[in-house]
Amino acid sequence: MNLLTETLAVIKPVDAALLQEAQRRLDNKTKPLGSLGRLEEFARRFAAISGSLEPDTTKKVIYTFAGDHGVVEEGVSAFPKEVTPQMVLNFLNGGAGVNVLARHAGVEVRVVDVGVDYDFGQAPGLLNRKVARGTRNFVKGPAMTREETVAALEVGIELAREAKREGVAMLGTGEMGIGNTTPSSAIIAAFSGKTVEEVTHRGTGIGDRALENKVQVIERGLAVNRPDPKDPLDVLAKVGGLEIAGIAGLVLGAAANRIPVVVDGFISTAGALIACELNPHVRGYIFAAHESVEIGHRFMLERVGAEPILDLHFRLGEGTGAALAMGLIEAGVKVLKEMATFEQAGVEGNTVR
Ligand SMILES: Cc1cc2ncn([C@H]3O[C@H](COP(=O)(O)O)[C@@H](O)[C@H]3O)c2cc1C
Ligand SMILES: O=C(O)c1cccnc1
Repeated sequence: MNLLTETLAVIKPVDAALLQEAQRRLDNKTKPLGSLGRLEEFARRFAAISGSLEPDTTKKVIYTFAGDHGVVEEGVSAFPKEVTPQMVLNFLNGGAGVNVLARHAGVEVRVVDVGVDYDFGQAPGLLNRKVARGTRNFVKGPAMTREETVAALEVGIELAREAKREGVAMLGTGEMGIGNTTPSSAIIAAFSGKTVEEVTHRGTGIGDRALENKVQVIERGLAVNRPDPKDPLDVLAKVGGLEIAGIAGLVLGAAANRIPVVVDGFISTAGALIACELNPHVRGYIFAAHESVEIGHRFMLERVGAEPILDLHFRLGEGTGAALAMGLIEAGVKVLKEMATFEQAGVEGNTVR
């Protein structure tokens, strides 16, 4: 059995008894029932996922997966593909958006080269897990082979497994790959049956004519490849990407190892969607960081069954939303762990039940 099959087989639904017990404890805290709203959901779910009513939240890590896309030659992005390796070096220097926000939130960022079309040599700090030097242009045939797809998924699974051994309490996803909103829109179109126009947006900021072209490119890619929505690996291989596969693997690995995973924006959610299509129990382990400006995002979130935590009009990716959402999830867990109960504080409880 390979690592992917093995991982899919061990993912269980989140423990319902622990969810209930965590909520019971929250209900005894010195506050009206439910008054901390979604923080209570975060606390309850975090506890049940990690298997502890007093979960540790110290070590928080975002994995930012980088990969290139053959479809960029069709003019789907406002930026050239050279920006992918340039931004990888920026991440390693600590100068990108995700670095700043992660530092702010007390989160570590790890950068994974799963498919950049550039030779980084021995770049210090870079996790070299290169499966291929970018995908192929999906307008001309499948973006990846099935073997490449599984290899990239297993990169993510392996990283989640190592994170568990290290004692990482919370995982986050991020990505960098010029052109990657195009495969992300193709993925949600393939599963949802929405028209390509309904799920395709401006990515890095393309204008109206380029957006029309992007829609046509995705329509052609879907027509040429005919991905089978009942076979998530087929969709991922034909119109997906290496970093999207890495993210899908990290999400699967998180679920298999009972680590809460915070999914960033549009591209990350495409990866999470693949993971959920491969095993529906994965849904219970996911926190959706924020709602992206990309118009297809809400259809992805609906399909994953996740309610985004933040709405900051973000459209950057990298893990920026995940970094900020982690702080709120941790706040929820602290309520569960640190707030006094009515009994402890000598406060009278609700008299009208
Ligand atoms: C400087 C720069 C930094 C970024 N960081 C994330 N992205 C984001 O934009 C890209 C997706 O948009 P599209 O599909 O339109 O190319 C991805 O790399 C994503 O991570 C960036 C894009 C740029 C230009
Ligand atoms: O929501 C995202 O993750 C996103 C949107 C546009 C461009 N890059 C990332």
